[in-house]
Amino acid sequence: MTNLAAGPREQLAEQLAEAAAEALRQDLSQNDRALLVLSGGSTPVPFFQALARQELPWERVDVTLADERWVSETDEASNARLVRRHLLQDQAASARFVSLTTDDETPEQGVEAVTRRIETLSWPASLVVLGMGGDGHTASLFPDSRELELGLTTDAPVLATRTPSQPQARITLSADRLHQARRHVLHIIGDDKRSVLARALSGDDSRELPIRAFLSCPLAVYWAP
Ligand SMILES: O=C1O[C@H](COP(=O)(O)O)[C@@H](O)[C@H](O)[C@H]1O
Repeated sequence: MTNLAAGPREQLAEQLAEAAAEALRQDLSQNDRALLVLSGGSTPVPFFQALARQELPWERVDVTLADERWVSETDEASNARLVRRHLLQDQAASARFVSLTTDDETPEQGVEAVTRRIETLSWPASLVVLGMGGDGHTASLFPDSRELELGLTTDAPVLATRTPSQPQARITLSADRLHQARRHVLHIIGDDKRSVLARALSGDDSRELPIRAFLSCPLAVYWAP
């Protein structure tokens, strides 16, 4: 139940956690396992915490990421670290988490092993929760990525990306693999991101604002000021 004493971002996180848990329950009533694909960054922390409190058969839930920085899991920039700290706690710790990194030096070297690993998951995903940056990127599909075109068009599930505006190399699920999910959510907060979304809705070039590639998934938007 939504806690009305909480701020709008916490209420939004709670509503999204309830919707995500419901999607997983529905799919788990038909299948042995269900898969949840999550984004990192700063936005999803209260959502992860609210989701960890949901009553679910967590041991039948697979969790992976839409994208990851090519850093160790102990690095503060690691999305896996965020998921482990804020979601995989208490009962939710029995979910199976599959990360997108290896010990290889570069994502180009690790991409094959990551592909093999994520192909063991229960696709199609029940739900993909996307985030979005101020530049319209989602997952690690950035407007200035050298591999943006590939990420938007390849039928490979995962690819390495290099982006001049970003300090780390990255690995990301492709648009094709993200599209295949049964449900899609965009989780964003703040007026700046609402304006970026409004811009995205008024055009159709995904190379300019990669979030556009997901606007007709259909995409349920969870936004709070
Ligand atoms: O780099 C990333 O940024 C986006 C948005 O992050 P936020 O900090 O603005 O919430 C995120 O969706 C993506 O997974 C992450 O790697």
